[in-house]
Amino acid sequence: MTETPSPHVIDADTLSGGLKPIRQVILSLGSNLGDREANLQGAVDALRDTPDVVVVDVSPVYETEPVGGPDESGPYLNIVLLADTTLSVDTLLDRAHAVEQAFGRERSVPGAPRTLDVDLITYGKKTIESEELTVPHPRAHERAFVLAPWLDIEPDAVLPGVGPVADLLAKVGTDGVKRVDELTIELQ
Ligand SMILES: Nc1ncnc2c1ncn2[C@@H]1O[C@H](COP(=O)(O)OP(=O)(O)OP(=O)(O)O)[C@@H](O)[C@H]1O
Ligand SMILES: Nc1nc2c(c(=O)[nH]1)N=C(CO)CN2
Repeated sequence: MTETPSPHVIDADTLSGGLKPIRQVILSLGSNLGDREANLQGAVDALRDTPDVVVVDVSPVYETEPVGGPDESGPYLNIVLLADTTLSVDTLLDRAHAVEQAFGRERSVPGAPRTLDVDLITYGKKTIESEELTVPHPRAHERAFVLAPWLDIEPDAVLPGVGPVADLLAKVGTDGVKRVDELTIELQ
């Protein structure tokens, strides 16, 4: 005789499947090739349409001098997104890479001009070190193009394990980053 499982028994898988933690994440988006504004808007739309990702806020747009990369690199447009997600960090990174590829990103030399770059800055308060991923992003604390737009949407933000974003930006300064109020990325 086959046993029918009792509807009252909840096993560990059912429980963990039903209770995935919600993480608040910060993503940094940059573009310095092609129609930079359209690339950022398209990326925000694609991330917003991702199941289990809710984009909560989008920063103002900044035009920023390229940090590193070849001499011919042009200025970037940068924004920061605040999102809630139940995706694992690996799935979120895969999704970020898929969105980069959808916008024609080619991986060549580090820092090369790109139609779209999506970096994972924070994943809740977690610190993660693996072959594919370091979170918080290891260079976020020294990048005004991340810190300035982040501070605009979250004045009390803290980079986990490092310190308040306001203090980090005060240290780094805002040379080379300029808020462009004529450009906005919509959260439709
Ligand atoms: N926090 C992170 N966010 C995004 N990618 C990361 C992160 N940590 C590690 N990586 C890894 O870095 C690799 C290279 O990423 P990418 O080509 O976007 O670098 P980059 O944008 O040129 O430079 P940078 O890492 O300084 O922003 C990715 O394949 C990814 O696996
Ligand atoms: N201004 C600016 N410079 C960069 C950027 C970026 O988004 N903005 N991204 C880089 C690699 O992630 C390297 N340098």
